[in-house]
Amino acid sequence: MSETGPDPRETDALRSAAGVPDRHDDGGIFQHGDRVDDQAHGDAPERFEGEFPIRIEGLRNSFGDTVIHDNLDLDVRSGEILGVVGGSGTGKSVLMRSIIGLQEPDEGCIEVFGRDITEAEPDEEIGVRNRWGVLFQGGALFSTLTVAENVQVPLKQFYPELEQQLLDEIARYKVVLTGLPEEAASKYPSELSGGMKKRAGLARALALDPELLFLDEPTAGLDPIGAAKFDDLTRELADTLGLTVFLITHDLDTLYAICDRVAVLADRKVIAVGTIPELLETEHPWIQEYFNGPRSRAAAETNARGKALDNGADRKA
Ligand SMILES: Nc1ncnc2c1ncn2[C@@H]1O[C@H](COP(=O)(O)OP(=O)(O)OP(=O)(O)O)[C@@H](O)[C@H]1O
Repeated sequence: MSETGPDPRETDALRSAAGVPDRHDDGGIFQHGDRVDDQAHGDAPERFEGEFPIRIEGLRNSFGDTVIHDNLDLDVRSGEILGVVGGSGTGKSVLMRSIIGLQEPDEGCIEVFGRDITEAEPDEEIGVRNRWGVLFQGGALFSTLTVAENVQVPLKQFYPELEQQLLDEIARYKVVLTGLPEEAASKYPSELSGGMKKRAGLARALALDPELLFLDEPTAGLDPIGAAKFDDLTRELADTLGLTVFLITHDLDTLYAICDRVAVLADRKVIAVGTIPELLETEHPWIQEYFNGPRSRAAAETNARGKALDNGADRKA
């Protein structure tokens, strides 16, 4: 990522114009727990009640002669944290970009909240683009904007009528929600540590009160303690806000600590999806090497130790 701004492909997600409300209601000061839509519309859209907020069938993506995905299927369950793993270059980020409409697939169907997004034009109002939040690799913060201003980018895009006082209030709330001190709101990305930048990126991803959260290698570059704290934060936010999380990672600790299921990309498709014990029963050599390797065993032990300590603490409490 450059110092002057995020990858333009990544900011497309923030700039894509859709879902702008048709009625202005300044709604007063934002109350913690209120949805942005409550403030902007008066009525929040119905939350998705189906089993699979994301359904992918027969997906094919290629760049020139290079086929990245071929006949890829994947269903993401409502309320789960789905870890997405695979060797470098297997197309995890391309898959995420396809789901959020930044990568036009050659073939296949991608339904988000029951709506086939591959049929929609990038600018078409399809009513789902303001229902997901994305934390891109590296945070993708605008370096010339403060943290609060970064958080306000999607708010201004989707709710241009919101008054500045309300925008400031929402941004402050999101900053604190992600565990940053309130003062961080007025800081520029260059004044933040790596871990704080990730949290600021997460605050922006949560700006619109999404039901779906996409995280692309959120713990990359963090020290193990910072990474574990970020994992805890992700799990806590997912549980309290009722999020479905699509989490791309190479971090085995993250997989063991917070993922409900793991989808494995190899051979241009999702070769398996399940809990880690379920994956361990599959024969595929990449899965065996990945989950039976020394690093995976160490992550499993660390996670088991952590859970035992938590249980001990619970019993004492
Ligand atoms: N815009 C693009 N143009 C051409 N090739 C691309 C483009 N975007 C991605 N690719 C290629 O698609 C393949 C998959 O890329 P992707 O970034 O999805 O991999 P990944 O699984 O996320 O890898 P990593 O784990 O290293 O981040 C790579 O070979 C990459 O070079």
